[in-house]
Amino acid sequence: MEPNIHEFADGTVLAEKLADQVAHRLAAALEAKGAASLVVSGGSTPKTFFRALSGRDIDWTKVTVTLVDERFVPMDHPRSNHLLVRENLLQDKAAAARFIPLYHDCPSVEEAARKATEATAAIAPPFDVVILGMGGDGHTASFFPHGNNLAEALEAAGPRRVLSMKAQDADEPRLTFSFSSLTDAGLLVLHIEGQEKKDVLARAQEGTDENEMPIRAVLHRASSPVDIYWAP
Ligand SMILES: O=C1O[C@H](COP(=O)(O)O)[C@@H](O)[C@H](O)[C@H]1O
Repeated sequence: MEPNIHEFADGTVLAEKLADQVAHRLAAALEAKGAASLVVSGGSTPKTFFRALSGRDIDWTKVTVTLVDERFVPMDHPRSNHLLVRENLLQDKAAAARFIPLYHDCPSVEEAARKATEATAAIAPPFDVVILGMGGDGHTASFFPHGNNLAEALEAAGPRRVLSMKAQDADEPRLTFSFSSLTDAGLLVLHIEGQEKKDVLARAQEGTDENEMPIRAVLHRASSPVDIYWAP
């Protein structure tokens, strides 16, 4: 299935349009089931989108928010994805949402992954909305090139769970939802910005080695259609 590409003049326009689309999908899930789930990425790209979404008028009290992936750092650490979400998304109207963290204060990242799996198991699958990002090395979620648990994380029919991930190019150990947990979402978005990432995406689309560029797994074999949102 070819991804659908949506291009915008700049990051602000993209943030508004993506916030509209996500709010619309969450509202539809609320209408149909009385509950909705939103699973977001961290990093530097989503901040403007988070701020736009936080003001959208939906019943946030029935929305569960969690992370696609997390750095194994406490929630007040500057590199924490939880901190980014707390300061930018869980504000304004979205402050009423329920947030489930992936990080747990455990002696090992492996134990934290088991706890995160337990803590998120109550979210009914499939997730309603998943927003992925992508690094310049072709990682998405914490599916890092040559990561120690990459094969397990990318299993097409693997269990829905959170795994630990260690990789040379990740600054710290990571926690990540598995490929199978993320890629059957009701709305599956890849949000990237800048020419450099567009070039990385083009390179990923041309090749097949998922160990080299794990984003290829999403582009080539996600069960849901992938909507790519891009701005310069
Ligand atoms: O480390 C991470 O990086 C990716 C991409 O982040 P960006 O800073 O290049 O936007 C992100 O999607 C992921 O959630 C995060 O943990």
